[in-house]
Amino acid sequence: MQIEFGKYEGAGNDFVIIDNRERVFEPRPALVAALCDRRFGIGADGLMLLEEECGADFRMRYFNSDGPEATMCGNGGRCMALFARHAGAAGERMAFAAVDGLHRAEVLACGDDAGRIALGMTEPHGFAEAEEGYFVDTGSPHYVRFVEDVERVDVRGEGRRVRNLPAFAGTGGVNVNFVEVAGEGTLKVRTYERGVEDETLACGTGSVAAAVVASRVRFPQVRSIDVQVRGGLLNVAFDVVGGRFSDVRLTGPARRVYSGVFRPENF
Ligand SMILES: N[C@@H](CCC[C@H](N)C(=O)O)C(=O)O
Repeated sequence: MQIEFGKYEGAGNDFVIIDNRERVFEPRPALVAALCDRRFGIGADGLMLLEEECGADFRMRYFNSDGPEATMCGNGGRCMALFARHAGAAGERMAFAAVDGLHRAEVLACGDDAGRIALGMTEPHGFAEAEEGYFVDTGSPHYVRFVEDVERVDVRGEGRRVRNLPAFAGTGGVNVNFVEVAGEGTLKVRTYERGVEDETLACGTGSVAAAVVASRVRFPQVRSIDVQVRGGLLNVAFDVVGGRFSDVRLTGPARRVYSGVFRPENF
């Protein structure tokens, strides 16, 4: 049997996406990992399924490149929104269910934002100081550490060490973000991603984590933060009411790289 897929990227975070409304694909972890393999497979940071959901346009299911179904992916959500538009599952504005709740998303059409995708995030929670940095859950668990020069960080080595610390065992490990303050409301971020077990070119939930932690401890007046990641520029905008973050919006580029077909029996 042939399965159609789209290969999408959002600021260099790349995904295999399958329209699974007809339940054509069974996401066995070994098959997902084989498809995401960059040498023997299609190659991606993760795989996503678009499925039916009552009361929303669709459901997004996200799997890390090592195979298992995972927590929320911000750049994945933005790519999924564009895929849903391309697949005719949604219009320019949509609401979809994911593991952490309901998300609204929009394929922006006007001005400088044309072609960018905005994704509404669930409320960041669980703020805590941890391991000379900060923990926050933005749909996925994240650790944030401020550094002087993010280019000089051994993201792979130090990221892997922190990701596996016993302090984060309760959430099944953590994604690790190294954050340089480049100016008032501007950050440079590099992320070690759990489930990819390496640095990726961008992480959406990680950028949101960096932005909300920076808002709390560095620039409390700012409500829109630009986040420069290796694969592009993201923006995180939000409101703060009574110390809680609301209307958190992650905006950035996303595009279809190509479409193709594969046969599961070949993997
Ligand atoms: N790339 C993602 C985060 C994906 C989830 C992460 N690897 C985890 O296991 O928590 C993003 O853009 O948010």
